[in-house]
Amino acid sequence: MSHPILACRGVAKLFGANAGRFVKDGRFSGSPEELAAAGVTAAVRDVDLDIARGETFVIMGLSGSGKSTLVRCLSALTPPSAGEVLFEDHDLMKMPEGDLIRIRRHQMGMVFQHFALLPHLTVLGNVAFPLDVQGMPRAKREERAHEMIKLVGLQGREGRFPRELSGGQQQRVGIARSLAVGPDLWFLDEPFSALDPLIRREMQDEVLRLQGMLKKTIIFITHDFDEAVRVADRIAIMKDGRIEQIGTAEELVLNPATDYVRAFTREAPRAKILTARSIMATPVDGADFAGEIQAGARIAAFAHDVEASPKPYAVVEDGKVIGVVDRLAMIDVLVGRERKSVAA
Ligand SMILES: Nc1ncnc2c1ncn2[C@@H]1O[C@H](COP(=O)(O)OP(=O)(O)OP(=O)(O)O)[C@@H](O)[C@H]1O
Repeated sequence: MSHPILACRGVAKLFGANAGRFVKDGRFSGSPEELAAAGVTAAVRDVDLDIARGETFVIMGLSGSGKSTLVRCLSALTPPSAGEVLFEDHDLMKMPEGDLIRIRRHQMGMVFQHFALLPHLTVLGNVAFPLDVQGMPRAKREERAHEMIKLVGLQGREGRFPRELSGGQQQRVGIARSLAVGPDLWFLDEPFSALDPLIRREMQDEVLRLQGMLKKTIIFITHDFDEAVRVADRIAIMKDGRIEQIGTAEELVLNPATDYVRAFTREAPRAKILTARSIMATPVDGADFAGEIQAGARIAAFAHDVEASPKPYAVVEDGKVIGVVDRLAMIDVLVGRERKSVAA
């Protein structure tokens, strides 16, 4: 990967009066039994990760697995009990308080599940608020807030109060506010969980659109694998405070590192995740093809054509045929059957 913008080394976050007992020289150690006996919760433990600049990194896991706590450590809202959080190679915990505040105010933006808008401020006031905190003069901050409001499609509603907006519109305000400071790191903590499915999809498209324009580094928490698949470059799956595996959706589905990841990804929408490369068989010399499919194309994009064709399709990469997919391969994928002849 290119040089990470954000990294964690051995990060742990413990809660409980006796938490200090389990940290020595900045390192955490303790078995689940010892922690339980001491009444300590290890909300996050032994987390190592690297997030590349411009990446959309999704953190998934069941309720209580430690996602929010990890993100609070990554965004310097809470200090880890052990380990390092490195922002552009600088340990957040070792930097002077003033630098940390400056990074939080100028380089990080956050969107929360319940919008966290200020009810007594208008849309304009809410979006301009973080700029006010930065000390930006009124005219300048309002100009910037107007730009952000336009960016998320809420122009004309600047004077409304949050209670006068729908859930989706309120979250657009949350998004505009989080982007107002022009952050390098954009944290979204279950941003669409409170919205109904149609609006949720619309908002996912909105994040993809904004990401296409702004190229932020995104750290996105969700419970929903479909949502993760739509937005993520890579996904980290958490269980009991640890990261079980980090990979693309395709890597997690094809090569789950643990039984937990296998179970977690069992219901994943395979046709939207797997590519032609991962289901193709070895081509036979002189085969007659119905057409060509790019190796990186997702199954959902070509399934219809392949299913309707009696002839197989060639899988191509850089103009060369590297494999073949046929009707049977489609059926195997959709029922989750593994094929012996699948190319590595
Ligand atoms: N301030 C706290 N004091 C004590 N325990 C805490 C605190 N915050 C979190 N925990 C515990 O740490 C564990 C991880 O919580 P966390 O909120 O990070 O999980 P999560 O995966 O984000 O859950 P959810 O999806 O429900 O938001 C849980 O067991 C939780 O009870």
